[in-house]
Amino acid sequence: MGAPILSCVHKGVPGIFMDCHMMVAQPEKWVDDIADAGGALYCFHLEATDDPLSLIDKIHGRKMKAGVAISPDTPSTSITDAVGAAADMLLVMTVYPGRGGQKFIERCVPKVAELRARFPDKDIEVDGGVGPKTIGVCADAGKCCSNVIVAGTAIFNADDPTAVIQELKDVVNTAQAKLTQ
Ligand SMILES: O=C(CO)[C@H](O)[C@H](O)COP(=O)(O)O
Repeated sequence: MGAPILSCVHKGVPGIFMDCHMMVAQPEKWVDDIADAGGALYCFHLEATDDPLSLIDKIHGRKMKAGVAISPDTPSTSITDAVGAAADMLLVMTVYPGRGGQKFIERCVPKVAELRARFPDKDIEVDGGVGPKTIGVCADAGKCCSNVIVAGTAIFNADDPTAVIQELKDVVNTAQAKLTQ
C-alpha cells in the first residue's frame, strides 16, 4: 500500500492509527509522503539504512512515531541501546519480508525476550505467521512479551475473523496483566 491508499483510508476512517511498516530500500525517501498521508507510525527496516538515528529524528520531526524492524536473520543486538531508546516501537519479523501466509519462524522469538529485557517500556511487535497457534509464545509474560501483534492470514482466512481477533487480544492482554501483578 502506498501513500495514496493511506490517504483514502485516513479520510474514510477518522482517527485511525496507521502503523506503516515500510519494507522498502531507502526508507528516508518516504517519510514525508507517509506523514502527509496521515501515517501515525513509520516503521523502517534496520537493514535498509546506514543512519537509523537520523531517520528516527526525521520521523519524529514529522510528528510520527518511529518503529525499527529486524528481519529473521538480523540479531536483536543489531538494535543498539541508542537506537532502541530513540525508537517508539521495535518490530521482530517472524517471517521473511515479502508476503503473507508464511510459516512462523520460532527461532526469532528469543529476540523478543532480549529486546524486552533491554527495553522494558517499549512497544515490541511481532509480525509474520502469527495466529491462535503461535500467539502464546509471542505474548507470554516472562518468556517473550511482545505487546503489539500483526496477523494477516489467521484473520482473513478465518471462518470467524472477529473471534480470532478477540482470541489474539485476550492472549496478549492476559500476558500483559500478569506483568503488572
Ligand atoms: O507483510 C508481511 C510479510 O511480508 C506480514 O508478515 C504479513 O502481512 C502478515 O501476514 P501473515 O499473518 O499472513 O504472516
